[in-house]
Amino acid sequence: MWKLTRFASSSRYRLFSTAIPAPCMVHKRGADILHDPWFNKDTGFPLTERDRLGLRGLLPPRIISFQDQYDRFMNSYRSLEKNTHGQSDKIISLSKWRILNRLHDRNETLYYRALIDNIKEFAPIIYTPTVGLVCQNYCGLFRRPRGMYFSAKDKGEMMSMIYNWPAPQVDMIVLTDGSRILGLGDLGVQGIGIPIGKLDMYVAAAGINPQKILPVMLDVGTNNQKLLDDRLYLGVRQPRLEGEEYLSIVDEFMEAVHARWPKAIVQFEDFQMKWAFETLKRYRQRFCMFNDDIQGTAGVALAGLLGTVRAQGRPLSDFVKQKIVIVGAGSAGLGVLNMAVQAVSRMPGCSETDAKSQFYLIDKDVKKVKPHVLLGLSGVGGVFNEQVLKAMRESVSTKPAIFAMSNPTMNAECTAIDAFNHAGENIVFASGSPFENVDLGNGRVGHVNQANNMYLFPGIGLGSLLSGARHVTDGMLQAASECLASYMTDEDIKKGILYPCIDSIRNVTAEVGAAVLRAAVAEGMAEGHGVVGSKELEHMSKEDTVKYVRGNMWYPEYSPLIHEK
Ligand SMILES: NC(=O)c1ccc[n+]([C@@H]2O[C@H](COP(=O)([O-])OP(=O)(O)OC[C@H]3O[C@@H](n4cnc5c(N)ncnc54)[C@H](O)[C@@H]3O)[C@@H](O)[C@H]2O)c1
Ligand SMILES: O=C(O)C[C@H](O)C(=O)O
Ligand SMILES: [Mg+2]
Repeated sequence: MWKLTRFASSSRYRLFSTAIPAPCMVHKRGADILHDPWFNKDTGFPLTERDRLGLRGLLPPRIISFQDQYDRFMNSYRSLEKNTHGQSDKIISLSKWRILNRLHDRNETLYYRALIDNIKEFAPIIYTPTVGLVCQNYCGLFRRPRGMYFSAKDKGEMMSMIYNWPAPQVDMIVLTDGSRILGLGDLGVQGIGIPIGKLDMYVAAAGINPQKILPVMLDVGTNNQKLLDDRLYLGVRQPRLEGEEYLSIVDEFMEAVHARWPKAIVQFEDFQMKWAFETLKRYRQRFCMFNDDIQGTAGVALAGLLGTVRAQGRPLSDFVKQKIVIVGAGSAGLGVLNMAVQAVSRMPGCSETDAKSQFYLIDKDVKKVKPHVLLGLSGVGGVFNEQVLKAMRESVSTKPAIFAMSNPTMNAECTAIDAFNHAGENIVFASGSPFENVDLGNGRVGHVNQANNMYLFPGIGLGSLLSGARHVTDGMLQAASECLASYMTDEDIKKGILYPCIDSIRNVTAEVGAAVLRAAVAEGMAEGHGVVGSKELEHMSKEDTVKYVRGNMWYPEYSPLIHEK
């Protein structure tokens, strides 16, 4: 375990590795510990701990090492893969989700270790695209609650309800009202799967301690008639609240959170467009919050757009000469447009008007524009059809770029195979949900990038948290995007690799987190976190900041448990 220690005589910090993890206080004993996934170690409790915590006799006598527990879980996972071979993708994905979810519900330390070590394989299950399927089938899959539910019926009660959450400290909250879940529309209370999946990524990528995360569903009703008619639907059976009634619920929730955990960061996720923009405007200066679909996505897309300039062998200053068609003028599409325009207008000799003239929104004829980049955030599967993709052969770019960013997989504007087949083999391709690389024959590979906001939101949250900033500023978001853009080497970019492999997401997040923290310091926003004050943050070099961020990332291993009344 990595610990950050302060030198007694100075304000410098150093990192060192300790063989024994720091102890963890637990206020429970006996069977209550076995039933609490935060503390449970299953058969891994050492004898001394079994005695200390009143566990003796409640477990079979043999003590199994963490490694053996891990191997046993991975073996059952592999057998499940074998046993479901040949079944439909839906059945396979849901079975995988179930086995992971059971572990999540039982033993979080083991679950997060398995997730971190197998992130490439497990992210598509706990996150996009399977999480979409899970949300669609949530009422049937529901076994145990996770996170908190605030509904239209809780008006006036939220300030006390927030104290029902068992953890004393919460650092990261992901909040949805379920109104626009991926490209699947209004899923009402079933959308809770999204905050859960996003927060799993916070733990895996940003090392936020799972005891300090809180997924939240604001259930203000649903306009999805199928759900309203379903007798097993678990949410409030009424049409969505609108106008002031809606806003008063969100206001009350935000005040309640702020009252209990003033420093918690709230990520708004999968709100329909009108509320996504309205709540961002309403809360940005009052709370430490951001909207991932508008701001996180914009940063990831901008990093990819800058990558496409480099992929053509051009200098970044040529970004202003790129013609970019954005299909889908919703939360995400408009977020990308705004951030890209801001980035261009910061370039020497460029104005906002120059910047705006390079972008085309959906209603333009793609064929006439001959764009360098075709970027989809429409939520409409297959909208980049054969004709549209073939038109990209007319692009003036030497490396036309196609970003089919809508999720989940069936909502992607096109598949990777179709893109390479119809638009040509010299394209660069990115999608929001993962696709396999494409075999172009003769040993050549069409690289598939995953342009997903998962590369930024964990670092935005972590950097904001450790900076102790009161708000998430545009400067902090820009720093995140620039950090991601510069992460890739020229060699990778030339091969059409615009984003890092998900295997390195923890490293990417540490770098992004440090960039966000430094931007907060530069803007005078950083107030410090825990024992590390603003002055100490100001004196950290870039390298020290990255080390500091890494030193604060939780890593799953069993800590000695100490009982405290
Ligand atoms: N890859 C990522 O990181 C990422 C991030 C955010 C959103 N998304 C995905 O992007 C999609 C849109 O998200 P959003 O929050 O912007 O939703 P949104 O509902 O706010 O916006 C979608 C927009 O697309 C427009 N549209 C619908 N049909 C169209 C068509 N045929 N042609 C052109 N435009 C059309 C709609 O009118 C709407 O304005 C979703 O599928 C979401 O999952 C992906
Ligand atoms: O959830 C994702 O995978 C990305 C994004 O936030 C979305 O809404 O599609
Ligand atoms: Mg989203």
